[in-house]
Amino acid sequence: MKIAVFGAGAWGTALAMAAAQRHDTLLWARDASQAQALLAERRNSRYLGGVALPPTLRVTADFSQAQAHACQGLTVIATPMAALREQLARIPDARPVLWLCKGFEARTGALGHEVAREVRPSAAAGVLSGPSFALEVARGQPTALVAASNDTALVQSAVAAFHGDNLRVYSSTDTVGVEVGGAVKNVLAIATGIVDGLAGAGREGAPGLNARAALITRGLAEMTRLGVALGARPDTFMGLSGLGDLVLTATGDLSRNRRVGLMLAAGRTLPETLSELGHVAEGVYSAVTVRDRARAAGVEMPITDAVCEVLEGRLGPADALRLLMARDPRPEA
Ligand SMILES: NC(=O)c1ccc[n+]([C@@H]2O[C@H](COP(=O)([O-])OP(=O)(O)OC[C@H]3O[C@@H](n4cnc5c(N)ncnc54)[C@H](O)[C@@H]3O)[C@@H](O)[C@H]2O)c1
Ligand SMILES: O=P(O)(O)OC[C@H](O)CO
Repeated sequence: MKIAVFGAGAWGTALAMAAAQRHDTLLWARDASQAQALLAERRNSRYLGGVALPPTLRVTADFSQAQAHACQGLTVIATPMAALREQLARIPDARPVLWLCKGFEARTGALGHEVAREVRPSAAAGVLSGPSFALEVARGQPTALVAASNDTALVQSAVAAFHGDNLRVYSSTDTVGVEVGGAVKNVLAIATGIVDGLAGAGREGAPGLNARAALITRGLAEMTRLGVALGARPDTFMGLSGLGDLVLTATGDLSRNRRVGLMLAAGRTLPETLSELGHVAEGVYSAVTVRDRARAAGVEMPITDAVCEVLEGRLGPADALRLLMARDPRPEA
């Protein structure tokens, strides 16, 4: 099978490495200098440290070459959400496309499948999501993902492309649920990072592990409410792209979104945090959109609201937590 992966950041490179074990895989990097460095060093040192690229993985900065490579195979977009629309518009209409981005488009509030429906209304489209730190996948550590689309052939291609010894790919037809899970968990990981950062401060009454467990559980309830209001199936949120990715991102220090929360709790401003991070943290750009879509759908999302208040500088991390704790009692379900 021929596979072209567009975007040579952490995740695009890691999945291209996995696919190249069994398929003719070409990784497209936007910058010629980055492609040259990948070819010369045979590793993606900026995003994946010293992990070696498999000898079979090919790399190019030539977009037409990558397009031609994918013309009878699988096209995979591995950019941040902000670049999905632009990349989709460059791909011929008849070609099925799978993307890896997790988020809502900041300008329009659209999920990936909504952007795809606008840009390429008649083409097969789908998403690959689930709990997956790129570094672990690049190192060949066991990981499970889920491919979602209403196009069965595209889901089968995604499974054939990536399912292997240490990478399991499940399938789903609930694209809305899978995308809402992947987007909202990033915002919730910022929240748990904030709480764990406040815990680290060690003051009397500072939050501990109980608070983190409460945030994850109530965060899952928020995510599910929004997803169901947007047309998802509730059981999807108990799966890899919901609970699975929420647990990973909210608790794993490899998460960039969690690290944003930790740094904000340590007193850094958002611009300082983002410049120190040096990588995309989608939750920062999706939080306001999640809030706005929830409001439009009449869904209450207090944790997301609190994260927005902190990101927009209206509340400090400790005040945001106090506000959440001060909410009126209510039934759990
Ligand atoms: N890193 C992970 O562990 C991981 C895992 C699962 C999903 N994701 C998701 O995958 C997406 C990409 O994340 P990442 O970790 O690879 O990000 P990254 O910051 O490591 O890399 C992003 C890459 O996209 C490229 N890019 C940015 N704008 C572009 C544009 N307009 N056109 C073409 N290329 C562009 C950058 O040059 C860079 O190579 C995000 O939505 C993220 O949430 C990441
Ligand atoms: O580093 P993060 O926070 O973008 O999370 C990476 C992946 O989405 C985890 O599944």
